[in-house]
Amino acid sequence: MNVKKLFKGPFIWIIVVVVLIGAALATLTGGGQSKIDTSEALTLLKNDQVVSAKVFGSEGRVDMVLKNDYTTADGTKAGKDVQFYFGAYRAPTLVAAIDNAGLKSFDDQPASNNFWSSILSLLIPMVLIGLIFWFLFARMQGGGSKVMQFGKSKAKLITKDHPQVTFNDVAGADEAVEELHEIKEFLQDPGKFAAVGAKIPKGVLLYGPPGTGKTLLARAVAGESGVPFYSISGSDFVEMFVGVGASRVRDLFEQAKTNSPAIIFVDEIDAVGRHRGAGIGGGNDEREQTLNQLLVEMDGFDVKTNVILIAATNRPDVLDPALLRPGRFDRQISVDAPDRLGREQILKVHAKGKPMAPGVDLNAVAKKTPGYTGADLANVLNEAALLTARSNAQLIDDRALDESIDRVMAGPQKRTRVMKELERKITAYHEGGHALVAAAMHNTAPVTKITILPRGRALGYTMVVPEDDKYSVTRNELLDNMAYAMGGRVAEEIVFHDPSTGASNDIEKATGTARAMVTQYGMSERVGAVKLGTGGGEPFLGASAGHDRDYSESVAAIVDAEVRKLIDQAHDDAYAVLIENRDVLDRLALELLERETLNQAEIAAIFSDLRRPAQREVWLSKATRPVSDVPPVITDKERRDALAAGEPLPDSLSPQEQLAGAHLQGDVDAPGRSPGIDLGQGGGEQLPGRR
Ligand SMILES: Nc1ncnc2c1ncn2[C@@H]1O[C@H](COP(=O)(O)OP(=O)(O)OP(=O)(O)O)[C@@H](O)[C@H]1O
Ligand SMILES: [Zn+2]
Repeated sequence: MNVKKLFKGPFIWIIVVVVLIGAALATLTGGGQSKIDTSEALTLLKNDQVVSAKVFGSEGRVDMVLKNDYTTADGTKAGKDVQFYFGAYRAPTLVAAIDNAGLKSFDDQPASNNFWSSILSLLIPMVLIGLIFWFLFARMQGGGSKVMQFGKSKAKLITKDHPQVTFNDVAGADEAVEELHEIKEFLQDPGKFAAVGAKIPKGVLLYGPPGTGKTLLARAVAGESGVPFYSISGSDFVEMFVGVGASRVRDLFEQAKTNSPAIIFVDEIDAVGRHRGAGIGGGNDEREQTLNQLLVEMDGFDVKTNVILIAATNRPDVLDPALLRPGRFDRQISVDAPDRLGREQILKVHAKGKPMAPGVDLNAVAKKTPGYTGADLANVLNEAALLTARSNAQLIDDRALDESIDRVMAGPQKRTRVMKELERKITAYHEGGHALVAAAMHNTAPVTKITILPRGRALGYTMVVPEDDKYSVTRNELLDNMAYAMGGRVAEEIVFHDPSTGASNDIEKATGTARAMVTQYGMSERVGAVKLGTGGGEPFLGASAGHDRDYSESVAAIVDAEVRKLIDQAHDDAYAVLIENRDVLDRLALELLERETLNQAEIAAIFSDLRRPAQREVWLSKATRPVSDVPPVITDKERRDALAAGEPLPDSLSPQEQLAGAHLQGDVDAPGRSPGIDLGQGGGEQLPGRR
């Protein structure tokens, strides 16, 4: 049990109760014994173990102990220096009598003689704490849900309600809404799906920055399908009492199942769902138990359960992979900050019931608020309404809106997210450069999405998605992808003559690819098909990490030169495309600045008159030849001429022979793979989602 936990939840109440009871007991037992300096006025009534005394005629029981081993006999008057200690019981009349007599009393504790009563005063609170723990645990094991009525109220932990919000209340998140439609249909009529044996996702993970409407979306699913909505926050699970997290999960699912169809919503799932063993100090048993219980419950779902678990997080990266496995949160929906159109729609939703001055243009507000989330925008309108009311005006006008935009922007966490105008422009050209090169090259996957909205640490991104899963990549594909990677940087050079640091990641990737082409894939002319260096199995990313050189300085120099040549080529390829299509690039950047996100169809429209470079020439592998001994390639014509002249064939291979030779030497037992390319796992992953 950690200290933090002690001060949260019901524990604090236990402490309060114990202290109160302790205090009450202390008063009763007369815990603060006074010792009394007696005089002749006091008469002892019993010998040795004195149990009662008489002071000026007032009699009362006193647990008296005599100092200095002074023994008295029955009825003997005590000497002046005798001190008496009141023990467990203090007779009021006696005390009053002592006071009246003007006898002195001291507040210090008796040295040793009150041993038993001091033990007792320690023991009582401890026994009480023990009792309370026992009581709580007993209740917990039984009916879990009742436990939390103690201290933190149950209502705060698990809430159940029937949300009235619908998808109409969620704006600018069309993709997410679309994905959730299926869940809604299932919850509305589970029987229909069960009848055809359809497998419905058990868990849906909504991930994205705070305030983008994840909770709202989950509630809307419940509202749309008219099912109860159970919600709890992951951090509540974790803050709870030891051993409660797991039983809480059990209880939550129990409740939902008895009221199914239902939705369980777990906000901040990362609090429980963090990678196991990744906690500070080597893991948190309590959290892990809770997570395990969650997994157990999810695995226990069957076709008839009719409960959908929706979870939200803004840290999908820290989640335990076990949570994301098929059959758990296998549906993952990204909920991003809205683009300009989305912001306008959100503003419209929240402008309902707020009278706007004529001429107020929400589109203009949307334009001024790049990077604002739904929550920010709701806040902007609310602030504007507050300002308006405060100034006794009836209609919300532009001035109020502008002021509230500034206020919300100044909110602590938001300032950094709102991009400056120049930065936006650079990002638009950078992403535009990527997209344009990708579209122009012949061996790149189609561009499906471009955005200049910040996402994670990226200022924007361009997404290309290959049509099929790819297990191998050809040399031309690698070259084109390198050109695509360089496209962002080159666009910055062309347009601003002053490249930014934003391309560092692209350069790193392109360099990694080039190095891998030279040292692993056998794709450079001067080096040939030799694996150079240890480690560096990382496909595409090259041998940068853990790469130990096992070749000579002179070969290293060749490798560096070859890598540089490939990078230069990628740069030049991108440059040629962008210069050739400068007008398209400008148009694309303008559209991006205006709309922030472009989808596949919009991109295709802009690229309709793209001028594309010629196909790459056939590259001839000198695969099997040693580095120093690469014979000149002879052309078919030279070959034919030699044959016709009856000369012996030159010591070289024809292009066809070379290709055939390379093929035979290729990775024969890995069908579908290109010869000589060892891609390792995850080979296709670099293509989509590159920034
Ligand atoms: N897309 C949206 N459309 C309309 N309103 C929105 C939208 N996104 C957010 N809001 C407003 O912002 C409020 C907060 O959003 P919500 O709590 O759903 O965000 P969240 O993503 O769950 O955030 P967190 O990660 O902080 O929990 C909502 O109640 C709603 O008023
Ligand atoms: Zn880039």
